[in-house]
Amino acid sequence: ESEDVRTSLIQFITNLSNGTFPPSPSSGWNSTSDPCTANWTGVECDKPNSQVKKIILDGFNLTGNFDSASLCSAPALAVLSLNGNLIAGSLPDQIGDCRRLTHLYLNGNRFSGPVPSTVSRLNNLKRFEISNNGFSGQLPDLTRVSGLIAFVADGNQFTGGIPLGFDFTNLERFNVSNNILSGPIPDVDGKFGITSFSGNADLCGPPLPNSCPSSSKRDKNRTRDQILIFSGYILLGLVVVSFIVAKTIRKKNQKETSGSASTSKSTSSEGKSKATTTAGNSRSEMRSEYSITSADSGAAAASFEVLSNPLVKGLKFNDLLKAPAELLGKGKHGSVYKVVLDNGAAIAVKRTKDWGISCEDFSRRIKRIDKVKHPRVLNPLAFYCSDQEKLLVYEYQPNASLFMLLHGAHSGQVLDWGSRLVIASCVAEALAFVHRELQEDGIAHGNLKSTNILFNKELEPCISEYGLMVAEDPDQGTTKSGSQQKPYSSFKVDVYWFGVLLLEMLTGKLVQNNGHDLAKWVHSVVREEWTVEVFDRALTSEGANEERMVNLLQVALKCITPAANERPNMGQIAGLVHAIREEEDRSIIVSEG
Ligand SMILES: Nc1ncnc2c1ncn2[C@@H]1O[C@H](COP(=O)(O)OP(=O)(O)OP(=O)(O)O)[C@@H](O)[C@H]1O
Repeated sequence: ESEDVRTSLIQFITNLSNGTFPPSPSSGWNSTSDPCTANWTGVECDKPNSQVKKIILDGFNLTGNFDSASLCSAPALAVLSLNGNLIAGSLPDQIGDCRRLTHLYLNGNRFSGPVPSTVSRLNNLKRFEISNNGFSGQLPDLTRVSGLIAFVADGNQFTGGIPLGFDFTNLERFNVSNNILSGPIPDVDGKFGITSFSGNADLCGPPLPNSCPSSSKRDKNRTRDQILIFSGYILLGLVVVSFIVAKTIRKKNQKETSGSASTSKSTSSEGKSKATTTAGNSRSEMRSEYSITSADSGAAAASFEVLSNPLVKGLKFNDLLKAPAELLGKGKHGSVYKVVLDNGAAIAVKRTKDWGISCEDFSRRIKRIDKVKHPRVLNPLAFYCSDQEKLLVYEYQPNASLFMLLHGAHSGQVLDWGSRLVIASCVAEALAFVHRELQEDGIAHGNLKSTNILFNKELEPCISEYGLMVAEDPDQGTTKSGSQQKPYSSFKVDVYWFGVLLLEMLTGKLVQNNGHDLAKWVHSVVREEWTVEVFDRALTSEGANEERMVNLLQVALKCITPAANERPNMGQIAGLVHAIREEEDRSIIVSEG
């Protein structure tokens, strides 16, 4: 360890022990020795980098204050366990700087005051245990910590409700019993029983025996009020909007009659509107992309076909025209706009282009896709199809795409190895599930790439735009028409692109030329036996486990095998990636024990 880190750790323990630690000179913990080579009591290091990875000092009668600033200067610290001591005072804000922490155990101490909101920055955290202390205030908001598997905070003084954002699907342990919590218990999907919530007089709803009758009455009243207010808004909105739309259409018609012949022609069909683009007429303005054309102006009042999610019930073309829209990006196959509707809902509208599919087939395909539900796959909320337009509406995802996290300057954060592995395994599992469900229909994703992996409110990765394209196999030539495809091929094309996605995450490099350049470069480096050179510098410098990175690279190489029928299927790949992720989790837990 560096001298700075050694000095900081000594400072940390001095504050914590008021001079009573180390218990004997042979315990280490002095500035003249190295924590990794001199075996400081309770300290473990990661071998290749000789950096402090774990500090486990359970039951040492530590009595002082917790100095997070000194502690968090150990850059590789992943596990901190101080159970069963006498540590008092607050948990300082700087705990949020221990970014590599995966396990934080502070059970059975005398901590008091609120848990600082900065713990939400510990997005590698898997286990957070703080039971039997005097913590008060609200429970911490850990919605951004998507890999959390244990949250144990029983026997404190927490007040308020249980945050709705807790992702109970991943949690294996959850206990907030014996606090002062109130309000309804979120849906825990039958995973946690009474003992996780008991001893909070004002908590209600399942699994506790006391139901929440008064709140449901309040909710009913609130809903009725909301409906009344909402109807008022709609009425007012309709009057204003009809006025604006009528004015806009009149203006547009006037413009078109006085404008050039090419402009009016361009609005009559997809093909012709393309001609206008090449003629230099600016069609790239936000709404002109999906504005009702004069030829299709009857559609202004037309409704979108709303699918099973009712979020955009009753959506009309007019709603899009009048709402503020922002171009999110233009891809090879269309453009995407963010639109905020009158009711405040943010949606993403995808306009596909050059897709020679009839409205009947389009509708059948989208409705079939909508029947398959997976929490990591975004289904369209609604669609619209006319001769001029094919539009799909999705819920807007606020937390950027995988592409942005890997290559953009997104909040200056580097996506660490643990997060990349979680993303890889979530995407693989979701894709395997949908492939299985839609095998018979022959509907694959068709355009899998990092811009189509979006992060939802809970920062979980979700696959977007499933089935909007008919897959092209970069190694087999184009297979545009569904009828010409062999039954397996479109799914095996997804497998190829999943492999490219893995390469992008492992190398941190951009995908160009159908992934060929990246694949070629990776192959050449591996052939020369410089495999480690392949990996993203950010991963090697954080000390990511090389063996597991190589294992994931092997999976990627299997996926991009040129012969489509030699590629494994997504189910097999999901199994391989999951095993690597489990090994990673185990390595942390085992070495901690
Ligand atoms: N539901 C959504 N919420 C937030 N951003 C989205 C949503 N859907 C798409 N985007 C973003 O909009 C941008 C444009 O998407 P688009 O799908 O048009 O581009 P692409 O994926 O690069 O190309 P392609 O045309 O091949 O799909 C991308 O950056 C994408 O991440």
